[in-house]
Amino acid sequence: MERNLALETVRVTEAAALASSRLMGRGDEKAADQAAVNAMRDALNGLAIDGTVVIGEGERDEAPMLYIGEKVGKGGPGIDIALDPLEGTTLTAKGGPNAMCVIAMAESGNFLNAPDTYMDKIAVGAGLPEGVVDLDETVVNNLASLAKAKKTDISDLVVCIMDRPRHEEKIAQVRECGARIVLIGDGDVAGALATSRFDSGIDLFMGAGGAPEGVLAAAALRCTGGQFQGRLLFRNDDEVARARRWGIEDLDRKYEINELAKGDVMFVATGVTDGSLLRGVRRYQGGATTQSMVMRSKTGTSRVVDATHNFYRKTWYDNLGV
Ligand SMILES: O=P(O)(O)OC[C@H]1O[C@](O)(COP(=O)(O)O)[C@@H](O)[C@@H]1O
Repeated sequence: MERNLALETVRVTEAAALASSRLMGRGDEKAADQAAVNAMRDALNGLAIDGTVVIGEGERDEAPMLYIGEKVGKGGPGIDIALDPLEGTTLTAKGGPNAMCVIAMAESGNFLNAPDTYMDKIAVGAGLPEGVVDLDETVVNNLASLAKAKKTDISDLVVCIMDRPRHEEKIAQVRECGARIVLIGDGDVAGALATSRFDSGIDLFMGAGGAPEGVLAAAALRCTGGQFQGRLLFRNDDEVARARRWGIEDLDRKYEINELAKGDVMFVATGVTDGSLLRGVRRYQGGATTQSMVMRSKTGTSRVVDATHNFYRKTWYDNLGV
């Protein structure tokens, strides 16, 4: 993959963030998502790649744009793309924290073709012994092992979990062990990635969220050197059939990070609303500022890109709905 590609791709997530930011707090999730999708697709088609969306807005019959299998780009190397045009549609509609526009890229065949089901996930940041936590371990064992590795007490640890009824038992177990918790309303890519940020205050992420978001989080943690495991969860026969359509035979398989996102992976995200990882879009007359992160697994380089956009000069932005 071209090393410049990640830096080119930041234009794509910037465009999506600028477009959806117009709808922040407007209470319309669908419109915010659609704005991000339109802008992301247009901008993706300007990249010199022969891109295929492998994690996208859904299957072709349910997603008119950026559907799984859609070809994007104006020609170039064959690249698989995992994307979430707006990770946190509800967050954006409510003006809540951590909404962002996300893309990961790898050479063809390197992302798990995750169906649109749930995934049980566990993640920690870089610099810890391999296997320090494990999806199949109990909450108490994982916390004890992590505390030991970090040379701290369990009561010092902070666990990020999505605030959902399905996590009641997990939350109770964490509390019983004496660890602290940050409950998030949405946006578990940011939740998992926060484990890799020293200043985020998050030591461990666990719980079930979207499987496509699991692949995106794995791609991000491949870049940071963090650890991630996931297992698909199925609620009904239709979801099982979906998984089988994507060639998934072993439904109970625990996926290691390298099985979710392998090879040379790039991860790019632009903040829509303010969050622990990125500042959200600031709009003013004739322009806006954005903040993005650009990371690559091969080199481990992580960049923060602060951009000022001049809408008077970038007149093509009009067509993107920015
Ligand atoms: O809301 P649910 O059904 O618990 O799903 C959890 C998933 O939804 C999200 O919170 C937000 O997803 P959207 O980007 O589709 O709004 C994800 O981060 C998470 O993986």
